[in-house]
Amino acid sequence: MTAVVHNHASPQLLAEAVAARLIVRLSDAQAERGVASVVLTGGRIAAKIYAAVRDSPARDAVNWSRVEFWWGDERFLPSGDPDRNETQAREAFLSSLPVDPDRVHPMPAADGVDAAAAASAYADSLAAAVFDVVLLGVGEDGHVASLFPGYPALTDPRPVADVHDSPKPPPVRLTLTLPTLNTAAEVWLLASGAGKADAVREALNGAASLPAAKVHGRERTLWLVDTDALAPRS
Ligand SMILES: O=C1O[C@H](COP(=O)(O)O)[C@@H](O)[C@H](O)[C@H]1O
Repeated sequence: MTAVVHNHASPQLLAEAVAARLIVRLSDAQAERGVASVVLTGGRIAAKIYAAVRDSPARDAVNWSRVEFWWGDERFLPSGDPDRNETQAREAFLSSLPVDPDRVHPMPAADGVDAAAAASAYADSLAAAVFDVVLLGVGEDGHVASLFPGYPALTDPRPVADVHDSPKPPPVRLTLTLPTLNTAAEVWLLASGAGKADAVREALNGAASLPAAKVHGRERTLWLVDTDALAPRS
């Protein structure tokens, strides 16, 4: 199935448009199944999107107590560390929404457990999960979640992998793997800024080695980008 690209004039417009889409997607899923499920990402555009959801006048179209929140990857740091994707999402929007704490499923923190055991524990917790939508920030090198080009996690058959010597700090991370991400009904790839333009262009041209080119929703794959991220090579 071909991916569809939606270009937006600015990072703020991108964030507001993705927030609006997410509200509608979660509301639709709740109308169909009674519950909705989203996989969150980290990164700069994600933080803007979460703030836009929090500030949206339409946000109460979603019953937030019936949304399952998962994470696509995590920086393996102690609980509460400001660099954890969980901390970012909680501060940007989860703490402002009437979520059910039992439906918020952060990846384990580096609180005395090793990364491989943490990956295995998260795999157990999501074994029965259904994902309506997976959000994935795209990195400058074309990584998504913590699947970096050329790294073993990219071909790891486990549902969740521990990543070591990450090219982007911190060095230890946890990530959903391709077999898990690609179970989602919809995958939304998010890219903002000129630094992402090479990765976006190469992924859309099907560069086989790029993680961002390897994720696909079962029903729909969207690239939600801004103009700078879609710019042709100068
Ligand atoms: O480290 C990470 O980075 C990417 C992208 O971040 P950005 O700031 O360049 O948008 C993110 O998708 C991933 O979840 C995160 O762990």
